[in-house]
Amino acid sequence: MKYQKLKKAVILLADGTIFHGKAVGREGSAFGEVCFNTGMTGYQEIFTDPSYYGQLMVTTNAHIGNYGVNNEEVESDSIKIAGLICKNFSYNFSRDAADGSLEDFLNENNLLAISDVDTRALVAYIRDNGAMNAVISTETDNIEKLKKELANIPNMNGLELASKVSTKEPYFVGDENAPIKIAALDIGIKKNILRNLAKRGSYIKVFPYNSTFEDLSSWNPDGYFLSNGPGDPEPLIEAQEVAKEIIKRDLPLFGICLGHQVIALANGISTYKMHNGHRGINHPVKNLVTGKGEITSQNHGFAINREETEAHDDIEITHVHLNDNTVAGIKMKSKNVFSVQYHPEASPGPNDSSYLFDDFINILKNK
Ligand SMILES: NC(=O)CC[C@H](N)C(=O)O
Repeated sequence: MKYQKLKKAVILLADGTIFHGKAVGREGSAFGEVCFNTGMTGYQEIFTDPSYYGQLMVTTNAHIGNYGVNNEEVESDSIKIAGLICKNFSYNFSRDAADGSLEDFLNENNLLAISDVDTRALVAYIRDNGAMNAVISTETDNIEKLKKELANIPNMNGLELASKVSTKEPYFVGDENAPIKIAALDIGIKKNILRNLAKRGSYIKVFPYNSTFEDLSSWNPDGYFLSNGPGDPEPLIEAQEVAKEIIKRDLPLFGICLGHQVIALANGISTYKMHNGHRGINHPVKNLVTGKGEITSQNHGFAINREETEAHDDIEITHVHLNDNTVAGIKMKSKNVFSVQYHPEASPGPNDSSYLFDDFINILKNK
């Protein structure tokens, strides 16, 4: 049986702690910041989300791979996580809509994945000790070498990663005859955001991360969008400049995740790296405008400073994360500029937050 032939693997954390597992596919080593996602489903969307670039993903759901992969359920054209750490890896899958196995998908993307890890213990450890760099490796006999290599991996704090995942050339999404045109700055955009904008009747031009405001505005869009993406928002000076120019000219702007952080920075509000981020599809947020709770999909390791946001004359906090009171959404009082830290349309249902896409489209329609 294949299972019995699996090679041993280790997870070595930057503080020297070691966990054990088995290699699912290829052998070798993979480095990154270790973080965990609590979603019970949606592994393919997680693995292909550009916001996870450079991160080793621990999935807390006990079974990964059991429903295979489907060509439509990707957030970008390739796997973006640096490596996968899971409990039970399913080599068999069962689902009518599957196009193939997760094992093949990981191998096609040359991703190092390890299974049979005590993920409960690992998650509890990271939860208590904070996000940190780690290496997963099948070189189990050479821990000292791995330690040296791990010491050279940059910290996520201060790391610019948008340039690694952004499109090189502009491209278009949606119906070119749609009534609304949106210029989107790709600092790591997920396909689902583009789908959500396009299905509400807009035509989107997606620009590379280092485009200028003039590049975007020369297309004459009705509004502007700043995407999600990986890494620290602080070094994204060009994107902050674009946001400043849009705000200065009083043009409509919507931002999600990394884009939300960039909008805050453009307004002089600082960002910080959280002890542990929020990663999962069931995170409770309170909408301070309606007073209602919403279930949201979150994936972030940085957040915007709450005191500075509260002290800002022209910014109102619209959403807060219920568990720890971090800012989850803001709006500029005098402008059509707003953003959220999470991905709207997480869990379709009564508390779905996808109305944010409608709000943005309505602003552009009534412009
Ligand atoms: N989903 C995102 O866009 C993440 C934003 C940023 N990279 C963070 O970790 O906070």
